[in-house]
Amino acid sequence: MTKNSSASNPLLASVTPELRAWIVSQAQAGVSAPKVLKAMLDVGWKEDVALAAMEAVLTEHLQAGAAVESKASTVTVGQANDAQQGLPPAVAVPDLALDDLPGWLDAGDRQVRVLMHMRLPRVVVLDGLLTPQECEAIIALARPRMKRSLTINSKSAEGGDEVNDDRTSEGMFFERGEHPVVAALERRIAYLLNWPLENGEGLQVLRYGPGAEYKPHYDYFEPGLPSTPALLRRGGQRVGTMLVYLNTPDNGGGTIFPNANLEIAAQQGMAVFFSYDRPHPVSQSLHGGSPVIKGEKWVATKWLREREFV
Ligand SMILES: O=C(O)CCC(=O)C(=O)O
Ligand SMILES: [Fe+2]
Repeated sequence: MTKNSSASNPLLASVTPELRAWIVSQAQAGVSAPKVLKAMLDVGWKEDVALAAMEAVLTEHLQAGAAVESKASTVTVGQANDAQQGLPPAVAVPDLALDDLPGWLDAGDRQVRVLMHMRLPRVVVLDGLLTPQECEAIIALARPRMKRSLTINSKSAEGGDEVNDDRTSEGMFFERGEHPVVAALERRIAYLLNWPLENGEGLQVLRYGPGAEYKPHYDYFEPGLPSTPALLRRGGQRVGTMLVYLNTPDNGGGTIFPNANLEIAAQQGMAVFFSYDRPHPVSQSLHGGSPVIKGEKWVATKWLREREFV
């Protein structure tokens, strides 16, 4: 953004005080400029006018001295606001092609159904990502390899894993492309999200028995923890997660997003995608696996990195 719009910018006259306040509050909450723009387009603004209005409002806000002093010429308005609030910068994230609200999405070799999507947190629920037979095949491959799930020991610079009471499931990891059914799932995820297959970690499979749960957590690596630099060297931050339910528990075992008061019921073949453009709670991506009450729950997790996962 440049400094050439000023408080006398005629465009500002077309922006209601409510919209002005909303644009400023979005920037202050760390919402990225493309997301603010998208929200304006959704309510009927034309792109060029919306962009110019956003720039005029934010430039005026900065020039009024409310946010930062004269740094606006060297950093963008969004970055200035982020830095002021101690927010890490927003990065590109995988996403689905939902702009024209399709009922179905092409996953390359099959169609999946879009059941639900929300913007903040970014959560999309899909049906039919795997067939029941593929789910059963993945469970059968994983079952003999299940071990008590570990979480990252955040105090260790090596990022070693440890047993944690917040995570009472059992789990295992496949290598990327280890088996045709795993490779097919990985291709579908990469296709749907338009995100390189190589940026995916190996598929994790979890099993929860009755009472087992995964308490609410963030999937990104928390900046500043001793374990984080070593984890980031393997492909940058995690920026998105695709959870695929491999069976249907009798009771309980849904995936919860406490900030959105949202619980998604686990159903075989269904998937939940969520993304987080900053490793920060403003992503609202806090989530967990709620306790299984009856039956068991099998779920596969694909974590997506910024770059190739090595
Ligand atoms: O089991 C679930 O529903 C959530 C799993 C999860 O959050 C994870 O694997 O990171
Ligand atoms: Fe998670």
